[in-house]
Amino acid sequence: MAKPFTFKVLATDGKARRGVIDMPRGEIRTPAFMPVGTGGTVKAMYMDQVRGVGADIILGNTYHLMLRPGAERVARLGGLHEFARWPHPILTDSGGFQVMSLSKLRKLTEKGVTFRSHIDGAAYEMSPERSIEIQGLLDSDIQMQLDECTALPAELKEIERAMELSLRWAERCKTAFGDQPGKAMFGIVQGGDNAALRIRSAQALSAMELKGYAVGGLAVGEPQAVMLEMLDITCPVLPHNKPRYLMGVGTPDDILKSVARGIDMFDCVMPTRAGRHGLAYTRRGKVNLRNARHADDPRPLDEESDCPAARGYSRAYLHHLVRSQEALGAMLLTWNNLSYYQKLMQDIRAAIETGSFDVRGAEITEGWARGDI
Ligand SMILES: CNc1nc2cc3nc(NC)[nH]c3cc2c(=O)[nH]1
Repeated sequence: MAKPFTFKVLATDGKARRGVIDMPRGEIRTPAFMPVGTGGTVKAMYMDQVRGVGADIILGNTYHLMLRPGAERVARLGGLHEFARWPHPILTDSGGFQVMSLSKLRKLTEKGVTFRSHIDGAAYEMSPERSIEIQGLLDSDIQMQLDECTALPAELKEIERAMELSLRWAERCKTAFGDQPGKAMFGIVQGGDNAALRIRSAQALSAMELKGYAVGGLAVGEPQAVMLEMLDITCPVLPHNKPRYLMGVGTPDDILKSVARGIDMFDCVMPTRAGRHGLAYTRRGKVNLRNARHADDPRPLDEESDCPAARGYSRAYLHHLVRSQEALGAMLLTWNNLSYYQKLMQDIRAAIETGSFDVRGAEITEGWARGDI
């Protein structure tokens, strides 16, 4: 009998929670940051390095993997963990968000979404049942429901329609997922920037007694204050003893402020995407290595970091690699950035354990703002 999926809150500091998710493929220390491994790879990284910077779990994108190499092919090859050589937990999104943001000619009905691939124009249909089937073929540990994320700003009745459709799809995903002891299916709270709709969505999903809850429909262009207000409204309605995952977030500042409101899990393309564009995240803010001012700077990014990419190379060399569009530039900066994000999460977890999250959070923010970079 596979070890069941369990979540324990080990310590709290205000609304911030230090917890741990235990699954057959390993444990996830929360608050956790999930590096995004879109097409079965965390771009420009070896999976050993991803593990080395302290990641307990990575995110895989259903939309990309179903188009290429195909979910059935990944299943034939032993599943995503075997395929990508990542033996630890994987969370897969359900594909809906990327269908709406990447595919062409898409049509959304009660049944699901139909769309054409942005790669070769082939036609696909994604129903709640098919999304769960695909995530099962990938052997995903934490599977997301198919939902409809409304871009903001939006008309209230549009937000309500999408929120209610997402609830019906949550029921269908729960049925399709069935009972898989070592795995989990998370619901996704929608409701845009409307308090009443957020509460209705969170209450209805809580009644489904799922293993975890994502807060969706945010980080879609709304001001940070609106995102945080929706967390203030949504988190208290969700069960205390289940993980809460804020999708697509965010900057270090977003993460600090969201942990303070009760969020346990994050994913964001920023550290990896920024690394490929010459941007380094450090304890003292961002460093744009494209900038000519680094051309003669012999200093490393951060001599106190335990990441070789941050400690072992001059800014002059990194500037040269970025300007020359050398692959090593993207590799070293992605390594540095993921290391910074995991160190941030490690500091957050430690601060909650010692009841010093607010002080530590202020120090991190102040260091970030100091910008003596
Ligand atoms: C898979 N479903 C799903 N993914 C999302 C991914 C997001 N990524 C962002 N900002 C980068 N917001 C998001 C919202 C959702 C959302 O509401 N639903």
